[in-house]
Parts: sequence; structure tokens; C-alpha cells
Amino acid sequence: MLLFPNAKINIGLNIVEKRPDGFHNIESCFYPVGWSDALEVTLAETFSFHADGISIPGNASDNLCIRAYEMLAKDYHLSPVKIHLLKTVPIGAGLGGGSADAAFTIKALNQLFDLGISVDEQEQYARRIGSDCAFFIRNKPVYCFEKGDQFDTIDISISGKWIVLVNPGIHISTVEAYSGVVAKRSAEDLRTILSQPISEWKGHVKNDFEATLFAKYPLLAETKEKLYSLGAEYAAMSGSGSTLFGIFEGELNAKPHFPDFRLWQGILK
Ligand SMILES: C[C@@](CO)(OP(=O)(O)O)[C@H](O)COP(=O)(O)OP(=O)(O)OC[C@H]1O[C@@H](n2ccc(N)nc2=O)[C@H](O)[C@@H]1O
Ligand SMILES: Nc1ncnc2c1ncn2[C@@H]1O[C@H](COP(=O)(O)OP(=O)(O)O)[C@@H](O)[C@H]1O
Repeated sequence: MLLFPNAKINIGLNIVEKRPDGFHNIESCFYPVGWSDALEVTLAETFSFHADGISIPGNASDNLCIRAYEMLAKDYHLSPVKIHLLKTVPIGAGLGGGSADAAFTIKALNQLFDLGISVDEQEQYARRIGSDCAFFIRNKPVYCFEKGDQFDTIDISISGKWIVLVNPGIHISTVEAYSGVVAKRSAEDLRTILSQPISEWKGHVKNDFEATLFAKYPLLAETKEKLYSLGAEYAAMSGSGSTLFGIFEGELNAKPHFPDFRLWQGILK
């Protein structure tokens, strides 16, 4: 079985308050984008995991695909599989790539072994892996709250627009990003602003990670400004960075403007 775990962007990200468990309550819009890994899960004599493409920091045995398999294997009889991951989505990039791989592994195993795990239950499993992992089960635009693992509908009209994702190659860990911010409830309601036309978003739809991370890494602010200078209707950092995105009315050939960076561009679903 071959699946393509895709990245997400955060459109707006309010870090509302610190929770007693050390995590933060957030408010954001998760939106799927087409930048994808390739994940092959097939029946095998013995369990194996192999990753190609962008090198993944840490031990291969800690890969989130393996964690997903081991988690389901505790509750269901799973025979061995061979998992092959082709890593294309930048890592530590605010794109949720590792979480997507784990969520798609849950979906693949559910199908391959006909486990009959409902979508709600798959989300429950995914929440155990990471805060943004559950989003990738349904993989549709949502408003998220609490740890970023609870979802509600969102009224947002950007389908069909052109998106450019620029990754300047700075690896920012999620822990590093959260440790730099002071949580504060937003004065403006994110869902209300996102329901307005995109021309109304600039200056109102904010990512609370930007202030500290732009001060630490000026290249991020410069890249966001460059996206605006190329005509973006809205530009921002995704999640805990370091990927910036720009949303454009029509197609743009962004590659020549960012020759040194990893880049993905395409149409928003
Ligand atoms: C920041 C966001 C925004 O969408 O994503 P990325 O930009 O990393 O993709 C998410 O909140 C990241 O979600 P995820 O990457 O799944 O984080 P987790 O593995 O659950 O947590 C890693 C660490 O981040 C911090 N953390 C995470 C989520 C949250 N709501 N509050 C936190 O304080 C905690 O220190 C935690 O130990
Ligand atoms: N399949 C995977 N893909 C990417 N990172 C993984 C994977 N499995 C485990 N990891 C670990 O998770 C960390 C964060 O990964 P990632 O999801 O790319 O971050 P972000 O959500 O900030 O984009 C990596 O530094 C890596 O050590």
C-alpha cells in the first residue's frame, strides 16, 4: 500500500495559555498542503523500517511510523510489515511532517489489516503520538484548539489559490519555539477574521511564534517580506517554523526568487 503523507500549514496561531500539564492551549487553522512524503507499507516476513530522502535526525528506531505500528500492535494482532518512507517534507519546519507520517501509518495499517478502527478512534490513537497528529487523520481544513488536537469547522475561502512554501533550512524544534513565547489570549477572534476575504487578513491573522523567532533568525522575517514583495495576498510563518508560506491570487514561478531554499508550490485544495 502506497500513501502520500502531506504537510500542513498553520494559518494564524494564537498561543492562548500555558496548561497545568506543561503544554499550551492554542487556536489555529490547520490547512493541508500538497508537499508530501511517500510511505509504503507492505506485508513481510519480519518487521522492518527504512527511510530514504532527507535525513531524519535521531535514531531510526524512534521514527514516528514505528511508534504508530507499535501502538496499534498493542491492541490488535498485526503481522509483520515492511515500512519504506521517502522523506521529502522538511523536518523541524512547522509543517507537521513527522505527525503526518504517523497518522498515515495508522490509516495504512487500518486498511491493510482491515482493523475496522473508526475515524474518531484513529484520531484518538494519533493524539497519543503528538498534538498535531490527529489532524492528519481527516486531513481537511479545521479550526483547532486546546493542545491543537481538538477540532471544529472553519469558514475559509482560499481553495484554488496558489501557495508557495519556502523552507530556509533552519531547523527549529517545537520545544525550542514554545519555550520562547509568553502565552496571551488574542484580542481578535481568529475564526471571525479567517471568514473575511484574504485581503483583510494582513496584520490581523498572526502567528505568535513569529516575534521571538524572527528576532532570533532575521532571515525568516526577510523571507516573509519577500513573499509580500512578490505579490502575496497573505504571508506568514507556519507553526513553529522555519517554513514561510505565501498565498497568491494566481500562479507564480517562485523558484528563481529563492534559489537556495527548499520550495514547494501548487494549488490549495
Ligand atoms: C507548533 C505546532 C503548531 O501546529 O506544530 P509544528 O509547527 O511543530 O508542526 C504544534 O503545536 C506542535 O505539535 P506537535 O509537533 O505534535 O507537538 P508535540 O509532539 O505534541 O509536543 C512537543 C512539545 O511541544 C510543546 N507543546 C506542543 C503542543 C502544545 N499545544 N503545547 C506545547 O507546549 C511541549 O513542550 C511538547 O513537549
Ligand atoms: N517520520 C518522521 N519524519 C520527520 N521527523 C520525524 C519522523 N519521525 C520522528 N521524527 C522526529 O520528529 C522531529 C520533528 O519532526 P517534524 O514533524 O518534521 O517537525 P515539525 O512538526 O516542526 O515540522 C524530528 O526532529 C525527528 O527527530
